[in-house]
Amino acid sequence: MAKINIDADGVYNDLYEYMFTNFPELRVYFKGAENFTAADVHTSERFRKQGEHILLAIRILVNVFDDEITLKSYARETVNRHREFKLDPLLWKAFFTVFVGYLGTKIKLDEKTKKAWTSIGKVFAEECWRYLKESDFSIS
Ligand code: HEM
Repeated sequence: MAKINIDADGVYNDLYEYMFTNFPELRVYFKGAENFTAADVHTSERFRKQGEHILLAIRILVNVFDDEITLKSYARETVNRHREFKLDPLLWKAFFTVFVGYLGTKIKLDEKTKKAWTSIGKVFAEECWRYLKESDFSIS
């Protein structure tokens, strides 16, 4: 697998600044921040912490990618942690489009690296969907 660099030079708000600017429809899931602009995110302690949480989660995904049992287990854990937010299940895959878009603003991504991200997103999302079905949560 291509080496994946996801270091974001210690600034953690900017993933959500990118997300809220380019995919504003996703703000609906972030209670109290439904109308946040990138400028609001920039000065937000909540999104600094949340940025750190999610970048750590993604680093874990990358690092366990070759360990299928752990990767799938982590996908299920992520689904469980998001249950209360009632995410559209398609977002489990779409997230990686958001993330690769963000990453492209930080580092130059070659085709091999983009493909590697697509593979991670596919395995991750397919396990999320399988688990959602198995645990009888709605998936359309
Ligand atoms: C577009 C897809 C996603 C949406 C809309 C979403 C939404 C959310 C929301 C609303 C929260 C609560 C934070 C807050 O309101 O301040 C949250 C927390 C979190 N999300 Fe996501 N999420 C998405 C994808 C992911 C993915 C793919 C991962 C992991 C790889 C992830 C990892 C986390 C983590 C680690 C937290 C911190 C809370 C916890 O660990 O339980 N999220 N997410």
